[in-house]
Amino acid sequence: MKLTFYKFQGTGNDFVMVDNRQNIFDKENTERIAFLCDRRFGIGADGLILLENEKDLDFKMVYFNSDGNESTMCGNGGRCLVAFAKHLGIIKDSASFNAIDGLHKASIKEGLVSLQMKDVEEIKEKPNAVFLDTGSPHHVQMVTGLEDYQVKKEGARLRYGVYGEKGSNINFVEQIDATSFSIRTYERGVEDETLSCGTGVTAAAIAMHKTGKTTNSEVFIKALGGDLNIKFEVNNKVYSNVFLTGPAKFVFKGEIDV
Ligand SMILES: N[C@@H](CCC[C@H](N)C(=O)O)C(=O)O
Repeated sequence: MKLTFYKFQGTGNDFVMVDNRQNIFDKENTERIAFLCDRRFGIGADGLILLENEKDLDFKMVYFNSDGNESTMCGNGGRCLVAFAKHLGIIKDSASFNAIDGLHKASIKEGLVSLQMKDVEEIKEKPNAVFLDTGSPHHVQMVTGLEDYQVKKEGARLRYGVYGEKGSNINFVEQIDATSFSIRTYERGVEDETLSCGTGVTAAAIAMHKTGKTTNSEVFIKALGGDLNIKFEVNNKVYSNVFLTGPAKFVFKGEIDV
């Protein structure tokens, strides 16, 4: 059988997109999903996303990591899915969709997608890190010398050593100025560093605010694959109206034998 797919990327976090409104895709076939994401034998991507029908909403997002397993929320994937829905003519300039962590609202203008992320209430401050869930679990740690940091080695050590079977995504952050930070992320389920992670960037912005590294409610984050912007409100220690904004681009469309 031939599968029609679309490739999108958001600040270098890349995804295979499949229009699954007709239920054509076998979600149980973990090996096949991993094959489609494989950079040598398949299409190549950090994850695969299905666009599905959802009652009373524009669509539903189903996300799989490149290891073939369904996982928690993907911020860059959500932004790319909004661009994909626009590409397919399902939406115009705004969208409401369901993902594994609930309802998301988004807008798209001139290739920039702004995605509302879930509210964040529980933030664990550790001796040299912060742990929080922005739709996916994130460990955020300040480092110096981020450019030369051993992200894969340290990320894997923390992901398996500290967070056990379930694991966590691991973010290393360095401050640039009062409102900007650089980030590098080790992603669970990819088991490697990716060029950007939307829920990670969101977690880093909130962690930097929570720990007083910035007092701004708009934070600018530089990932290896591009720049993202996070805005939020804080009331009674709850971070709400969290918006992740950045580019999301169509790369190519193709067909593959599955
Ligand atoms: N790249 C994503 C995060 C995807 C989920 C993550 N790998 C996990 O399994 O926790 C993003 O942009 O948020």
